Amino acid sequence: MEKLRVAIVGATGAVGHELMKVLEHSRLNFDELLLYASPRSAGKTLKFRGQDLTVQVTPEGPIDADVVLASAGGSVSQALAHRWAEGGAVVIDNSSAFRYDPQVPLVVPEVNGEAALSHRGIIANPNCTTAIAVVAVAPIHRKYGVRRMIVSTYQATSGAGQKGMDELLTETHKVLHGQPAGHSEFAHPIPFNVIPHIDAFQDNGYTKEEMKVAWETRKILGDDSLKISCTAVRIPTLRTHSEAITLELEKPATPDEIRELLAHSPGVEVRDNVGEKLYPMPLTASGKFDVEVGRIRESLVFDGGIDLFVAGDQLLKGAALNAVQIAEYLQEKGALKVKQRA
Ligand SMILES: NC(=O)C1=CN([C@@H]2O[C@H](COP(=O)(O)OP(=O)(O)OC[C@H]3O[C@@H](n4cnc5c(N)ncnc54)[C@H](OP(=O)(O)O)[C@@H]3O)[C@@H](O)[C@H]2O)C=CC1
Ligand SMILES: N[C@@H](CC(=O)OP(=O)(O)O)C(=O)O
Repeated sequence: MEKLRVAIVGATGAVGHELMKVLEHSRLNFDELLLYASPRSAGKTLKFRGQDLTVQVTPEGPIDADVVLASAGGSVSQALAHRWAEGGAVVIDNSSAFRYDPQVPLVVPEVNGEAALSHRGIIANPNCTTAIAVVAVAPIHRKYGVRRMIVSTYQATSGAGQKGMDELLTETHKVLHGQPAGHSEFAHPIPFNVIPHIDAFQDNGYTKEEMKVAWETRKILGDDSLKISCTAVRIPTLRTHSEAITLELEKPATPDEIRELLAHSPGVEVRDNVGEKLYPMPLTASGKFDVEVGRIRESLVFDGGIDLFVAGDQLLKGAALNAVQIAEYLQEKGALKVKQRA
């Protein structure tokens, strides 16, 4: 009997933690889970399906697994992902190391799952902000044609990993006890603040996070003509990224038509009843697999255009969940090879 073996590289991190939780209840049919992290974590145990699994040091050569879910950062993936894949594993990489490589598919299963089938050992998982936006925007683009897209984000501290969340809690505690807040993961103190600076500034004045939204949305939607501008902002929440999105459309659409379309789109929960104060929020979207979409209204700027607000748990749809969904998709299509083992 063939036994599918899955490995997580970066198992002790914020995304790794979510990968384990998603895998616990995933429909991915696998028998064995291997956990890897840095030498700092070697020997730690993490619970999975009632068993203690020991974290090992990440191999610098092939990993004896069929699927490697990588979330140990771009430099680790850049250096090692090809070697992990050498033994025949498919590497689904959460970092930005390979997203812009034309040979590497960049996949959100609800939108362009079939792209995953053309992989050559590595599949890239998109930037979290991008993944959440495209779940809502792709159906609209397909039916009405998006010409221009303007995005403003409200990104949680867990976007900067476990240390980001720790910094929010520790520094907020200090402020509440009359001490000044410090900062190390963020450019400025995060408590009671918003910071319009995520990742490095580029020559054009945008940050890399903002440019990722433009580059990656075009690649996933397969449309280089799409004009996109993003302002990415860090806010003092723990998890879930929210985004205000304005769309100029080729064919005009009414808010009701968009609501109806999104109500039947995979991965979307329409949460849009202002009379009942129902709209997307981190408070309600955190821990959910679906991306909440609401505040759907006619744009006052673009004729027949649309404004909307989305909130998606970026540790899930923006990272762990999307990666597991790619593996599930490959398995459903019969495209996951199980290696012969002694
Ligand atoms: N946080 C988010 O919202 C999102 C993150 N991502 C991407 O996922 C990746 C992980 O992010 P996140 O979980 O937030 O980060 P964390 O900092 O929380 O976790 C990093 C993980 O990588 C491991 N690691 C660090 N250095 C090495 C190394 N040299 N060799 C092996 N393992 C190493 C850490 O192990 P140890 O505990 O031993 O140090 C830890 O398990 C990044 O590439 C990030 O860009 C993508 C989308 C969203
Ligand atoms: N940059 C995102 C999270 C992230 O890790 O993105 P990427 O995988 O593109 O580096 C944030 O800080 O919210």
